[in-house]
Amino acid sequence: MISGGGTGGHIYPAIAIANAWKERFPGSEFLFVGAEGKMEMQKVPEAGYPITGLKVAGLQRSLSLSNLSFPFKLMSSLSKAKSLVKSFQPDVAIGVGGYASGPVLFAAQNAGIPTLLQEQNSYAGLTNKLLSRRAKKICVAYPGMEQFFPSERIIYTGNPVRKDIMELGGKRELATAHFGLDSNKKTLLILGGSLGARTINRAVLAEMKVFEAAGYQLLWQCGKFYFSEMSKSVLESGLKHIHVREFIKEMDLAYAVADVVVSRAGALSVSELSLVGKPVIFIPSPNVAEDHQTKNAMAYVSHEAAVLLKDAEAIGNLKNAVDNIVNDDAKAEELATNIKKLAKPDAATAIVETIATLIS
Ligand SMILES: CC(=O)N[C@H]1[C@@H](OP(=O)(O)OP(=O)(O)OC[C@H]2O[C@@H](n3ccc(=O)[nH]c3=O)[C@H](O)[C@@H]2O)O[C@H](CO)[C@@H](O)[C@@H]1O
Repeated sequence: MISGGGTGGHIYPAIAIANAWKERFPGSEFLFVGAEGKMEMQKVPEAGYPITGLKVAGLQRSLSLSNLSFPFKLMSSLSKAKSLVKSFQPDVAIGVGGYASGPVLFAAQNAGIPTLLQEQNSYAGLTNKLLSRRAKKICVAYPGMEQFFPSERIIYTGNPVRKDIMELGGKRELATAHFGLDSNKKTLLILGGSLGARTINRAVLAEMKVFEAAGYQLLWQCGKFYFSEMSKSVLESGLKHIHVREFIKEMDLAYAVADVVVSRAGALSVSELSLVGKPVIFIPSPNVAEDHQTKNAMAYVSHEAAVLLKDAEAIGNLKNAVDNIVNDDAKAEELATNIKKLAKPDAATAIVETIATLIS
């Protein structure tokens, strides 16, 4: 039983774990548990797994009327989680963070089922800290997580990444055709995390004309909330080499075709980019708990493995940051080599091995 979600950063590691488990133990049965109305309810079935949704909601940090319904939703999701655990009878329950993992792992722990947490970030939220008290293992992606979890149960595996992203060789031509790109142009891949990023979108809007005039083409994932506005702006501009997408399903192809990547620094994006091994400019979101995206990015920037562009400075300075890499082959090569050195390609396998020890 695998639970969690809310954003891609929780969903894709869950899918990567399930895929690696299925490869090692074919014939296993899975049940994903997500939150009704969230992204996992679509992405998990697309990946070929069954999912059930709980009515869960986060508690707003600010005073909000929606908090009044929080205790009722929590009670209802706890009770549904309990009956799902009872009927599915999992051998193990895995929590990947995000709304649903709290009630499901809590119910599994109460039922005496072994639980494992996979924490993607260098910072742990309250739910995972509470769940870690009774979790058998906590698989983490950053060193120093003893400050949040019991040290004797932590395993430093790295984040599990979908296999197709680890196999980019020979995909560039296919990717060029797939996205309708020009094979003679430098390609910038712009990523705003699974939901898109307002500042990054504004930064692209502000400079897309100069990018195109300088001979670049952009493959730009802007997020579903921004898509209609961004695609309209591109259409009205008459620019031919700015390819805006709401969401990219084929991330392996997007990574394969990129010469330089500009990205938010969500934990999974960072882990994937280090496996991809291309020059990256991180623009961390300043709107996340404990500023954890800046910490994610700095773990790389401090090793000369990526460039940092602050969110507050992104608009108006993106082209310059990209030019500094594209016009300096040695710098581009150094960034690509250094980021690859920090990759953890065996994370999914290590997590599967850990789960197997819990079951046996
Ligand atoms: C705003 C916010 O709360 N962000 C958090 C969220 O980020 P977010 O959900 O953006 O997650 P990440 O950057 O960690 O991962 C994004 C995932 O979505 C995939 N993808 C993205 C875009 C796309 O078009 N297609 C696609 O498949 C990526 O390949 C990757 O697997 O969860 C992360 C992991 O807990 C945290 O570190 C982030 O701080």
